[in-house]
Amino acid sequence: MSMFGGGFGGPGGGPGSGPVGGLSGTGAGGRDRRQGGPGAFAGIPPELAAGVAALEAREPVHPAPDEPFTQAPDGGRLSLWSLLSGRPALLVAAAVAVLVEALLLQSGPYLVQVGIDHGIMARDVTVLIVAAAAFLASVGLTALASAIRIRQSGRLAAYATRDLRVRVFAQLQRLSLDHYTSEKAGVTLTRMTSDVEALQHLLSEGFAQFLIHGLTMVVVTTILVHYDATLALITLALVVPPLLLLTLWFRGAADIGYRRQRDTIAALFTHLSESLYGVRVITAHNQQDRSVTGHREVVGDYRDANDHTGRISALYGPGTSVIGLLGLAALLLIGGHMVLDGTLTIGELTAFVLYLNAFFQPVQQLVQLYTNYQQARAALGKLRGLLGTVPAVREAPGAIPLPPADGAIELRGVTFGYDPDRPVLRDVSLLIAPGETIACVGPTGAGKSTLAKLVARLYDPDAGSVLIDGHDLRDVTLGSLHRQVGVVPQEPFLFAGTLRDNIAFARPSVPDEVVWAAVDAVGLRDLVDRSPGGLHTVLHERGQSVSSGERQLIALARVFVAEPRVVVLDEATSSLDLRSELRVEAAIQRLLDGRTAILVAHRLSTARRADRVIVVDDGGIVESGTHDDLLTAGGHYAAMYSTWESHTISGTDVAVPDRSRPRPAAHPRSPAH
Ligand SMILES: Nc1ncnc2c1ncn2[C@@H]1O[C@H](COP(=O)(O)OP(=O)(O)OP(=O)(O)O)[C@@H](O)[C@H]1O
Repeated sequence: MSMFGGGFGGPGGGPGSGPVGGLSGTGAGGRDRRQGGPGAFAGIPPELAAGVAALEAREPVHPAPDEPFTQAPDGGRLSLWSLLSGRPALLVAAAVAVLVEALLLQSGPYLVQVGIDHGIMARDVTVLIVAAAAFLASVGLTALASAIRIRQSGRLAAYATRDLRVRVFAQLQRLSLDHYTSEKAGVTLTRMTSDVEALQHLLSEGFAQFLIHGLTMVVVTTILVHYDATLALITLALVVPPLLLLTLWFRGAADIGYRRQRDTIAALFTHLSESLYGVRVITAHNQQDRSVTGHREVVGDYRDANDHTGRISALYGPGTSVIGLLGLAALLLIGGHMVLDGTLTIGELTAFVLYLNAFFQPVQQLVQLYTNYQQARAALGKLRGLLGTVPAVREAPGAIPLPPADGAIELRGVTFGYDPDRPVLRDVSLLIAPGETIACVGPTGAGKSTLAKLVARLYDPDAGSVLIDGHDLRDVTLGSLHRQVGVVPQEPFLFAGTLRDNIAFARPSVPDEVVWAAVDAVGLRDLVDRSPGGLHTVLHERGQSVSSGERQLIALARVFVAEPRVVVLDEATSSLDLRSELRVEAAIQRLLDGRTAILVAHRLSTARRADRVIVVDDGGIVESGTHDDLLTAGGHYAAMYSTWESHTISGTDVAVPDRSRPRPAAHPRSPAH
């Protein structure tokens, strides 16, 4: 099992230098995109460099957020109102524009009525011209109010969702590893994409439209009653009940439909992200066909969900139109009689028809908006859940910074299981002296990486405690701990960015000399000299443009720059050629020099060089001693070593044997220290 799989490795960072989502963007750490300097041009032909520089100079700079990243849980509220009220000036401007737009929209039918009754029927050209001019002016003013409303509500939504995205991203940085093993990446992506977009849609358009249409219905009803109460009541009585029934049906059906859409899009994202991440394995095992079939299935489910909402919308939209048209027919019949009776003017009937039309459009729109509101509300609930998730590993309220550590590590009666009912480690105690290198060996799945993870405080023990220099890790701030405990994961993760960015990840502002010293210490100078942009050569995403051995060396160089007191290193299991292997081993030796280290050793050649070896098995430390002592003792380690040696001599260097191999008779649990 990979110790710190994915992007959670690296030596960690102090406050403000928390891992960012990538090195090429501005990220939560508030990096300035222009910091890239000449590195940004690596690989770009010189004749294009000037153009790129000009483009970069025009790029907007996004400064660090007002509130820097902290480990403190997100205590802020999240509601539609909290999102809207963040920018009161924009809110007021949008609200005024909505009001003006809604009122102006209703002036049209009235002006038509005036034009017909007092202009055309009375043969008064002046009134006709004034009515037409007023109509034109109202159209212009409505367009202006609408433009202001769209602009202001759009800005309001953009700011609110920008703040929300940063807030959610900061929370994702805060959550501990258990969250990422239990929650699928696709689901987390959905939070940041369709959920935030549903909110953005509601804030930018939904609320304004809701107000406009709501106001329109109130104003139109009032006007209709004012024109002729009997006619208004008869028409509305004919139209409103069927409309209400149809609307209630649609609301129920749409709720189900949109829920299906949300679930299927999350499944789609999950499949997509996993397939992209595992594309090499899929290709290597010739499973593209299966992968495409799998994707066709999730896309098919999404299509079915869309189809469902499309079908109900196709019934609802025309259904309301038919009801509206029947209402108009009734109005023409009754209103026509009234015109013939002389109780209603022709202009009033026309205005009535136009107002009734204006009454219908909002109903349809309001139902669509209602579904948008439902989606946004559901999104809000999910985002609230995410923001409210308390990280399993969190900073205690009174946590103190870990003083510069000597590096004495102690595990005191530690019990831990990913599932507390199935402990991986049981009552483990271990003392590691400052500067000592401990190699952790044992069968696959024994709990070696788990033990190392506990020392790096990626998880907290269920019972017992882990201490550095006598400080319980739970009592010190996470930033100060991660600054002093460097982690090299089994599969090093490199970000899209320059070599320098990756090496100086934990301390981006160190001078180049420090980076060069790290490069030399791990023997990477060859690679840097060969690369077109030197230290500023841009690496592909996840370091795909460098070899596996080089990735390991870069990860080691990263820890050199971080200068931790304690190093937790999960040796890579992937085989390297002998030369690369020797380079990595030499780099590890240099890195561990003078530091306390816990080494999850998959090769016994590494274990051999450690000050002490511990054998982890059956949930505990079953042997502990120097390489020579353990060989002499003739227990587990001696058996493993002889198997390893015979394979090495026969030419196949193997990692530690797994549980399926015969093991020596049970060895009494030796005291771990
Ligand atoms: N995130 C996790 N969630 C649930 N179980 C886990 C998780 N990580 C590891 N385990 C389980 O815990 C046990 C110990 O895993 P661990 O990674 O510590 O083993 P290991 O000794 O380092 O193995 P290897 O040599 O293969 O890396 C294994 O049974 C493993 O399946």
